[in-house]
Amino acid sequence: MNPQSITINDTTLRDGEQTAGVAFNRDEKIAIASALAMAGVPEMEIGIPAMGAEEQEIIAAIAQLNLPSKLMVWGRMRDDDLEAARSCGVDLVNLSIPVSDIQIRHKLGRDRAWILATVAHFVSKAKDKGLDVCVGGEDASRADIDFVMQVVETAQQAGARRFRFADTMGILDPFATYQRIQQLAVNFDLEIEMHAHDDLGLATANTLAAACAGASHVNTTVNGLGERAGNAAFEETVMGLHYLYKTRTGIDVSQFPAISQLVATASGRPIAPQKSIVGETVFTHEAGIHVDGFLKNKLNYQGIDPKQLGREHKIVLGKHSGSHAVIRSYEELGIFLDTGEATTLLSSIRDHVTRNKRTPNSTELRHFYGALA
Ligand SMILES: CC(=O)SCCNC(=O)CCNC(=O)[C@H](O)C(C)(C)COP(=O)(O)OP(=O)(O)OC[C@H]1O[C@@H](n2cnc3c(N)ncnc32)[C@H](O)[C@@H]1OP(=O)(O)O
Ligand SMILES: O=C(O)CCC(=O)C(=O)O
Repeated sequence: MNPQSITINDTTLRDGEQTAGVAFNRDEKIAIASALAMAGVPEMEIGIPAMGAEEQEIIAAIAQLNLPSKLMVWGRMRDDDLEAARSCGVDLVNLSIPVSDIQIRHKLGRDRAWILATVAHFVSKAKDKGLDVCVGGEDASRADIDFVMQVVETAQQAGARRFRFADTMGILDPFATYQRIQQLAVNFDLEIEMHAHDDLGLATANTLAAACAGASHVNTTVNGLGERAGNAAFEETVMGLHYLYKTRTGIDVSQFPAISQLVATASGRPIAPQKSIVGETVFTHEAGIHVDGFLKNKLNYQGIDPKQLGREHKIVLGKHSGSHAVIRSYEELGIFLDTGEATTLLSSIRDHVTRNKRTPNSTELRHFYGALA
């Protein structure tokens, strides 16, 4: 089923900041929240009030900006976490509780009955404090699905507006994700939010599967930041929804390069050149057959149109170039080659790239040409 519309809940400022070694300062958090809001991100999870006064002050400062996005904070099912969340002035609190037997027993030292009673108690309490509640089902993917259903039933009856299904350890594939989310979506009226981790490199795929299975909300992080291998990348998830399913997200993808750069700088985690959608070289073509096809008609080798991201295709010369590309690149320098010259120059280009591990610039290309005579 293609999702008609889906709500992105971006958690760059919560799970994204849980990337080992990453810590945003106040200005960076405000800049990231503002940039995401301006790009049309409808919801963001912006922090953990239980971390203390400084985090609460930053969350409250973001809330006071009155951005056009719904703001969520993360907390445990504890009175102090709930009170800290309430004090921040946000719209929505995600109250998290482990739902797998392994975490219930070996992290909390509790049993399933305690979990159900705690969910009922804290959802009602949060509602009484005027908060909208999402119940965060930590480790839901390793939990007995029948118990997850009981947790969701309890959450719904207590007045939660949403259940977050967390693949905390990133161990699902898209098929299993689809099955589990569909089971929740057809049996309950409350909103279902997918939270995927990328331990197997499947976070975006699992998030798209969840959207197709009936999830109403999905979590993302810019550049795929997040605990361990990270979360579903914001830019990949949104482009996937737009391109594959024509799903409405309300998000302006032309903002992706700037947002990605902002988060890369603030996080100290540079973007890999080949990172989907936002990497430096993802619209760059070198291979001879591709470049020849691209020059004949760019649709031969264009899936996503880079223009919608404010980006352009780029052709470079390298080890895998063919004569068409060499002739074309030299034409742009005002040098007109025959096929024999192009073939000779290709040897110099290959040698250069093999030694320097980068494509030659125009000065170097002119130098190779000068050496022909
Ligand atoms: C899967 C996820 O990403 S969940 C989000 C996790 N995020 C973070 O942990 C980042 C921010 N965390 C922090 O700043 C700190 O861990 C705090 C402020 C939340 C808590 O700090 P501390 O009180 O010093 O506890 P610490 O983190 O060492 O231990 C966690 C405690 O919370 C308990 N706990 C964990 N999850 C839950 C829950 N959902 N509901 C209730 N209690 C919980 C643990 O059992 C442990 O309690 P214990 O002391 O009784 O054994
Ligand atoms: O319980 C939740 O809200 C999900 C927390 C989380 O980040 C995870 O489980 O990976």
